[in-house]
Amino acid sequence: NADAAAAQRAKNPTIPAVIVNSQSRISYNCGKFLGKGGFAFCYEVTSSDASDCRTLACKIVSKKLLVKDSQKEKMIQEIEIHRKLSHEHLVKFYDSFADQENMYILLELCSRRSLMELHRRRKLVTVPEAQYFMRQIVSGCQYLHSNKIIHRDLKLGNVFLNSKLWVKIGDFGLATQVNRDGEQKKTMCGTPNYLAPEVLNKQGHSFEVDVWSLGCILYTLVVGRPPFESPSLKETYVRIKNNNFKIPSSLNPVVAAFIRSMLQSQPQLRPSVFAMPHDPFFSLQPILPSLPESVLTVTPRLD
Ligand SMILES: COc1cc(C(=O)NC2CCN(C)CC2)ccc1Nc1cc2c(cn1)c(C)nn2-c1cc(Cl)cc(CCC(N)=O)c1
Repeated sequence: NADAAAAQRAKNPTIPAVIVNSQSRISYNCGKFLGKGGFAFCYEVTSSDASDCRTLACKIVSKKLLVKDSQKEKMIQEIEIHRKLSHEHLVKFYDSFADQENMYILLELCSRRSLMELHRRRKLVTVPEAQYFMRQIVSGCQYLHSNKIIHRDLKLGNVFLNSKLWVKIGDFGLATQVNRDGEQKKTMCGTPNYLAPEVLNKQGHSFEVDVWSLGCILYTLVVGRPPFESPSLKETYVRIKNNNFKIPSSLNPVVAAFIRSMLQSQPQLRPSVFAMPHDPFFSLQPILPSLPESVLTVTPRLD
């Protein structure tokens, strides 16, 4: 509500109640605090301009935090990559601009938050639900890889859900552009959540790191916890290097085989996002065209 938003803004004095884009001359009323991630705070904003009265998500980064050139470049890289993307399963990029204090990125609002909140609430999802989500995530990744973009930080919290529970992949803060065929990326500043072994071993990495993350996402959705979860980050890294993960024998063998194919240590052995839709996982049963919003809270009877 408004006074909670005002209270939140009071904590961050640099967040104005009205955000003005001096180039387009459109101003936005800053509303509910949605969350924060990295240097960014995210607020719900509504354009006061008659033109587009949509409610958007606005990521706000204080310029005070963008002191090092590397941080500025990262922010600019995120914007440059995201602004040229357009796909039904990617978060829409509307605009970005700056004022004295902050940088602002106007993005598509996903009112049902992300798969992270759904996972926390439900723990496990059913196979039909996993098929529904994976088909849309893979579709978004096919678009990215066709445009030579590696997301590099696919995780439940970056798979946003709109009011119709459609998947919208967001947060291109670690994304990179492959400039020539076969190019292997050597570095990545920032730590992805689902780290692939080739990144850990600094062997050079490419599109296959996204497939690894998709394997971790599917595993987490149907098993209820991440595949390499450990008490410490160090132990997690040892498990990833040793490819040490267990799939419960109770899991449908077709789903288990699909997860194993994506979590292979050797990147070139993993399926491409273009091959994935042909996996038997997607023909276990007809893919649901939509999900009831009850899936956000209770296990559905989907028969
Ligand atoms: C109505 O839409 C939303 C609502 C909420 C929400 O209810 N957050 C509550 C706010 C109050 N606190 C106490 C609990 C969480 C959270 C996210 C929403 N939508 C929403 C949030 C969005 C986006 C689209 N749509 C995009 C794109 N980027 N971000 C984004 C950006 C940052 Cl920096 C941080 C977060 C929070 C992490 C998360 N996964 O929630 C999100």
